[in-house]
Amino acid sequence: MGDALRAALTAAATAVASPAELRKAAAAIRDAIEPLTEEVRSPATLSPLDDMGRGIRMFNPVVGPGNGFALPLRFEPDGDGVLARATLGPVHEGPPTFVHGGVSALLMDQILGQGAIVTGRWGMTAELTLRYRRPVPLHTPLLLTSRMAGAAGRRTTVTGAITTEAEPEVVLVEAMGLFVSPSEAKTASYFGTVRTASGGETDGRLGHARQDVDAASPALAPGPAPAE
Ligand SMILES: CCCCCCCC(=O)SCCNC(=O)CCNC(=O)[C@H](O)C(C)(C)COP(=O)(O)OP(=O)(O)OC[C@H]1O[C@@H](n2cnc3c(N)ncnc32)[C@H](O)[C@@H]1OP(=O)(O)O
Repeated sequence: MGDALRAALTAAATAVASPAELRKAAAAIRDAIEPLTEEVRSPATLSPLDDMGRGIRMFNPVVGPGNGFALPLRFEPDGDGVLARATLGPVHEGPPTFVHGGVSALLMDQILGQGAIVTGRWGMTAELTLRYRRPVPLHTPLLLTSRMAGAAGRRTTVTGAITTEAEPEVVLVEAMGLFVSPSEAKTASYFGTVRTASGGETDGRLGHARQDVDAASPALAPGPAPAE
């Protein structure tokens, strides 16, 4: 379904079609999703395809295979850090032919967070700083990298960059993220009501153990069982 949604978004952004053709496609899309809206999960109930302990978030906008906006990004170990390869298209466009700056921030937030997770740490983004040195081209294989730069108490600092695969020495975007593991009180107030699809409790942490580096990427993890 995620693949179909991605194809639909790309088609919508690139189609050279008449208003009548667009209206026909829109009606078909509405018809297709109508049965899916009859019974939906509550906001505090995870999808049955999610597995927080293994870092699997099926509808995350960066790594979720089921989210039509997500590439989805897939992480690979990179020394003591993490890397991801991505080629962005018209759905992620900001200035014509270049990636939207907010999309770069979105991707870097996720991969910086992952850079903390692979060291066995976890936190919510408390600060995200980006320096846009050169525009990031669309339709071009990119490398996104991150690595923990420091840790103190509940704080983890992670740095990273976006480059092209062809010229990895030329930094297009550099990023720094501060991830703070919430206090127990905050964790309870944020995630205390969240339940798994089967009614189990979850504390909001994502794939927090170092050995979860593979599992934290849906691409590298054994796929979740299809929903009945
Ligand atoms: C693969 C997974 C990747 C995930 C990537 C995506 C991650 C996200 O999108 S998370 C969502 C966006 N972020 C948020 O919503 C977070 C909102 N902020 C908060 O909820 C809180 O401020 C939170 C949880 C960060 C910290 O709250 P709390 O637990 O009360 O921390 P608090 O006691 O105030 O501070 C703990 C330490 O962090 C420091 N700190 C907290 N916030 C900041 C900040 N913004 N800047 C600098 N330092 C900070 C404090 O100074 C303190 O330091 P020390 O221990 O040395 O005294």
